[in-house]
Amino acid sequence: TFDVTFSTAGHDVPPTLYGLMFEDINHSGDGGLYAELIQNRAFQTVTPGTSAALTAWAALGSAKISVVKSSSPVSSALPNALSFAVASGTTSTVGFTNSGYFGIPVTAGWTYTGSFYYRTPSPPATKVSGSFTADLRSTGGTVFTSATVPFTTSSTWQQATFTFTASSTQTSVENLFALSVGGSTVAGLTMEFTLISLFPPTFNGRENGFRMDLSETLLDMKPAFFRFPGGNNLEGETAADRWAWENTVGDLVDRPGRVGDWGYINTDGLGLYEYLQWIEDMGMEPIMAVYAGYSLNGASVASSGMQTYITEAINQINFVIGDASTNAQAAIRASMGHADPFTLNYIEIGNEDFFSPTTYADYRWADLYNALHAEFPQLHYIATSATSGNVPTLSPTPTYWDLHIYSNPICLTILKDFFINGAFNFDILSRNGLQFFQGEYATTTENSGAALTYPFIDGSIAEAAYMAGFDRNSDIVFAASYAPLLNHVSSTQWTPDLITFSPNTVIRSTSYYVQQLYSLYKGDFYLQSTTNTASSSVQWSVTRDTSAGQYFLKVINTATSANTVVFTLPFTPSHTTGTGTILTAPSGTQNTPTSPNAAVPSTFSFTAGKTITYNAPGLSLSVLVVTE
Ligand SMILES: O=S(=O)(O)O[C@H]1C[C@H](O)[C@@H](O)[C@@H]1CO
Repeated sequence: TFDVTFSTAGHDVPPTLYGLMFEDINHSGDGGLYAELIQNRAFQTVTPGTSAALTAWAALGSAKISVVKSSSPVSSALPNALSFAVASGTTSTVGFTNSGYFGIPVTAGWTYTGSFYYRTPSPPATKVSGSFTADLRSTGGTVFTSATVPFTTSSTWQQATFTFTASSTQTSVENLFALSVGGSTVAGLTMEFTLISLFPPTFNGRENGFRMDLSETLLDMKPAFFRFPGGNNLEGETAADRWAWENTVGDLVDRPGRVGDWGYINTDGLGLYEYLQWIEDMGMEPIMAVYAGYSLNGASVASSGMQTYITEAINQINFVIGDASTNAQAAIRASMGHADPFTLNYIEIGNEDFFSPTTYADYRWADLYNALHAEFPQLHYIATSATSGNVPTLSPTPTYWDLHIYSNPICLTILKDFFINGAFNFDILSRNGLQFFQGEYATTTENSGAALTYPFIDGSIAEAAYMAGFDRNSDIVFAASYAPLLNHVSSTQWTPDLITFSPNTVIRSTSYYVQQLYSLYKGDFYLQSTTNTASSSVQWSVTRDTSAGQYFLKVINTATSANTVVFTLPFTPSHTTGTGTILTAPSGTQNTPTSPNAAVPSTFSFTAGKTITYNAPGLSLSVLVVTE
């Protein structure tokens, strides 16, 4: 039995404590949160004439399709186009299809919004007019919904728009978007197409917006912040490939896209404006990273070359919070629909710069910090480090640090960082003004070292033990987020992830529920109590929602057998029945596509008094809510 008593001491819990870490990894952006359904919609960064250039596209009927460098590109950002050639004398239906991001969802009642640019490089002397049919169909050819899109041949680019509404829901996502036309209408013609786009309804109905079910899944966590755009995907393989904010704003036709750092092309249709608008719609605040001169090939920008990136960072921040009436970057924001500044308090300078400690310490941190702090003294600047307790020496001295740890449930022997034991990593740190952001953490292997494809209950409850340390030390831990956040089941580079999705399903992992329970029951004040030894299998945390007069008694049992905790509260609750929520499952349990709800939280009632005795099942996180 563990006896928990309280002193009168305690401290505020920062409202920023629990949030989300995001980067476009595992198609979590393109093909995930970003709601565009057409993969390779503008043939960005592909090499014309190669089969890879046609990723996700296929011809319909006897038409010949290929990706070409257009002789008259739709914009300087989008030089490529799909060439669609129809032989003279053709009479049968011709066209082309797109298979989406590993499938396309067909959902009853959804009105889809489509558009594409088209032109006829060498139009016939007599203009040809006709109609395309845009439709959603199964790979077997069953058409679920369609729209007629009139066209007239023209050597200049035209943009067509259309909508169609699905009347049935298909459980299979083996569906295609198709553009087709009667062969006789276009026989002998060659046409070009690009920026072929199809959107489902989006979260908050935003144009060029986010997928609804994934947004709702994240909203159910009530996350406080959103760290973006990376992580590795901020850095580029080289400086030229970095995430550069300016290439991600403005009209879609002006966004070139880039080769992302996780093996696929980023359209940058999910750009800085879309991130910020969605973060605002979701009730979060950004933790926005700026490129800091280090890229994943290991090279650092020379000191003499830093000004370009300092200017870029200043402009990026001005896009977010500048005055649109006086600042050019802020004026772009206003022209996109948000005249007022967005909320912004935190800037992270780089990502995991412990891979390039010398240049970060010698000049990259100072150059950016000094310039940004001078321009925006009200913002907080986060330095990157490896693990708590051994932050490098930087000048000027950072106040805020981002720490990352990927570990097995018990410990990560190399870095001496521990999950179950590591919950006390922050207890031992001196309170010298430093504030920590556990920007990335996850149990990534079993204790045996076996890799995880999905989180498992043993690791998730170990994370819960570690998170009790965040609550207890939230006087110096201001933010924490699991990573990575999302993975597309059909295109994943990193496992495990918090949430796995397909084009029409979302799976909440056991770790998702741990993150959700800590975030929902964060409270605003931590009550100091007797603590445990670091290696104990039972941890706890008690926080309070002061305005609601509610206390959240979190109990974490990382052992496989039950343990009893006896709380002696510093008050006698008037409500003698409390409601608890528990996540528990047998060792090894995972929520997967075949067993999505193997472990989900359940609620229970308990008797609330000055003394509360709670028998915590093995491998469990429980939150007992006591009302004064
Ligand atoms: O290869 S790693 O450095 O471990 O990559 C990790 C750390 C990096 O910030 C993030 O992008 C990635 C997975 O979340």
